[in-house]
Amino acid sequence: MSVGPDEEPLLAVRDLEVVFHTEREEIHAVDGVSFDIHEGETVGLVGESGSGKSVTARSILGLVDSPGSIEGGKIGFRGDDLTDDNWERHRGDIAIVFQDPSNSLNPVYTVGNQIKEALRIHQGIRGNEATERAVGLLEDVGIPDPRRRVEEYPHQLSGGMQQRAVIAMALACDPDLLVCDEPTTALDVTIQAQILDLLADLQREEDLAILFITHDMGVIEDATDRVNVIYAGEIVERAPTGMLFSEPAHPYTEALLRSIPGRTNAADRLPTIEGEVPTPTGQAEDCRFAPRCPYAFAECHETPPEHVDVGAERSAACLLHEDGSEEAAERTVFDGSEAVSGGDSA
Ligand SMILES: Nc1ncnc2c1ncn2[C@@H]1O[C@H](COP(=O)(O)OP(=O)(O)OP(=O)(O)O)[C@@H](O)[C@H]1O
Ligand code: NI
Repeated sequence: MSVGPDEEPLLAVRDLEVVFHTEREEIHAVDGVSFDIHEGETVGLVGESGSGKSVTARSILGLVDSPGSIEGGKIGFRGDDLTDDNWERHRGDIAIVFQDPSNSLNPVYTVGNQIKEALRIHQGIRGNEATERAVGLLEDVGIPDPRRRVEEYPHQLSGGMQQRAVIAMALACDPDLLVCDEPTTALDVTIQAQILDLLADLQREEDLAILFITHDMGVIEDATDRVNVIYAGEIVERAPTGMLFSEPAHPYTEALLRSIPGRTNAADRLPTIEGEVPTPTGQAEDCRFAPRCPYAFAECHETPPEHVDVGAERSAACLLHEDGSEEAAERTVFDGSEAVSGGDSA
């Protein structure tokens, strides 16, 4: 896929493979994932529970633990391949915000001390200057009365304020890339919206690149510039956000969109897709979505689909879009003349 301007992406994940070796089986949690993030853009990674989003996120930070390991691919960041054990070198250039802020905050230290610790480690800032910076960061993330809050312990803050404090800690590293793994899922809806606004502001002001991980298509629509849709360890569609919503190319994307409450006529439709994400335990031998796909035909159960260009900066891994396929012409879910123009016929 060609991605916008020719500039080098900030992050270039290529054919990433992460395998968990459990007693019973080998789980290919991330199975050949590739995507780019350019400076200052927000890229979404969306998919149902168990699709490999968090494992992808942890891989970028070098946080995959036993029994899992990165077994293939590259993670390019500023000219280095992080998988060549370059995480230490870029520690602080990439920060992560997890779903549950209480897991990222240490209950026995004040919020201020935790931010100051990050400032000391990543920027060598100490003492009074660090205290002032910590207050400033709390202010930047919209925590009222930051001079008082900086002295408080995490339990004295609400969930939303805790997540703001975690974001302040992440910013204390002065990162280029912020990985947000379901940062608002644990928060109630109004607070969610506030955190999304905060991230959007920060991105504009700090020119941060953000990888935004969620299972919520509504959040993807609000928060991202481009989207990668992941299913059972594989990216099945990538597209600019607006296009993904107006013309989904992959049946899985279509199903995710239909699952957004309020987007379909049936008012109280269940916000789920029937069936479950399969656990990838070996090489893909078919389309992993085929068992749940309303458009699947015989070949879908026999061949793993390759990514095919379905327009500018868009691709989908679906046989419906393979050039030359009869079904493609008849049954394509992607409406428009560009749909089958760029595909490599197999
Ligand atoms: N520690 C582990 N041991 C064994 N398997 C694991 C482990 N962590 C993850 N996996 C496997 O990797 C798959 C992907 O997990 P991951 O946490 O990336 O999903 P996710 O897309 O982030 O889902 P969610 O939306 O629920 O957070 C899991 O379904 C599981 O099979
Ligand atoms: Ni997750």
